[in-house]
Amino acid sequence: MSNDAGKRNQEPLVVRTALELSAAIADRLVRVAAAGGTATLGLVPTMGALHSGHESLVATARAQNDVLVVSIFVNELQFNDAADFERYPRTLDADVRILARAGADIVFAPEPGEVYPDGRPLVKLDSGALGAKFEGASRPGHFDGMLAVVAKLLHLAMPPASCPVPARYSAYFGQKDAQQLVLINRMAKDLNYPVEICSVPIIRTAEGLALSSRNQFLTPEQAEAALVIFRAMNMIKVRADRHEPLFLEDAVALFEEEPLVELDYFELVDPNTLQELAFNCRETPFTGEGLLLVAAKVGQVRLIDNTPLGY
Ligand SMILES: Nc1ncnc2c1ncn2[C@@H]1O[C@H](COP(=O)(O)OP(=O)(O)OP(=O)(O)O)[C@@H](O)[C@H]1O
Ligand SMILES: CC(C)(CO)[C@@H](O)C(=O)[O-]
Ligand code: BAL
Repeated sequence: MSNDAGKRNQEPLVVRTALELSAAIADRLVRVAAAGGTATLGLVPTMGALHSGHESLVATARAQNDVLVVSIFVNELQFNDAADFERYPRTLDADVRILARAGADIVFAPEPGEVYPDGRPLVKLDSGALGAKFEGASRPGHFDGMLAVVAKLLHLAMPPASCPVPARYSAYFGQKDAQQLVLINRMAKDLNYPVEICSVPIIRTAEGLALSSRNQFLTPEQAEAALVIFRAMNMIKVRADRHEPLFLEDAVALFEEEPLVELDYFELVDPNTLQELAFNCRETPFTGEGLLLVAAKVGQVRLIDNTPLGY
């Protein structure tokens, strides 16, 4: 990254088309190169309705790159529930104000026709067996649709081949969406994308609820009840830190005391593959590394969370 990391606290340039995006990126990279050094480009894909979790991604990407692009696109293809898509919060003006403060250079906010010019793609990406479990089991097609748009966004924001500057390209995703992150990493490798996939830790409320754009649909009572997710994960984390047997069913039992929260899964998996760890959690003391994955429904809102064990 060069010393002249670009100007901060300015309105980002909001672009709507792929051509505008490509031209804006080339323009910024050339300006960085003129100031000396190689150039780095960061992309933060989002669906908007930005909160402090997104701001953390943007701050990390800002600190590591000369040129920062944030995309805002509510991708219908990854919604298996039409009502969920319709009510997904859309707050572009407020998002752009947040991104101006956060120092984004370019906001890419395309219309659906720009991303999917011929409607639903004929040529599809398949998220395979991993895409069919956990979130994929409850949201059929979700991960295929997510990969479709991420593949396009990574492609559309790639440093243009015509750009005279060698540029390092990185894209940033939150660890909150752990399964998404594993699938995106795998896709980038499978398709030889020249991009580094970077992950950013989960941001929570002071009480422990992972921030999510859909949290705004929770009533105060539901938000309070949802804290059982954090309590349950912590119960297991404490046992893991002490290398005790985990007794995962004790954590699952906590959910039975919260009628507003319907647990979907509470699973200990390998952090890299998300394969379930096979061991007797009542007898075997926990050693090694694992990732605890949780999903629960609170009213109409599906919440996901996770925490690493053994690090
Ligand atoms: N609490 C959080 N901490 C860190 N990263 C987050 C958090 N919430 C979302 N992200 C990341 O921000 C990026 C954009 O996510 P997205 O726009 O879907 O927001 P979201 O809050 O996850 O919305 P929702 O969960 O309602 O879909 C993703 O990479 C996601 O993992
Ligand atoms: C990566 C993403 C922006 C693709 O639409 C979305 O799945 C999200 O916000 O996590
Ligand atoms: N952050 C996950 C996007 C989705 O729920 O579709």
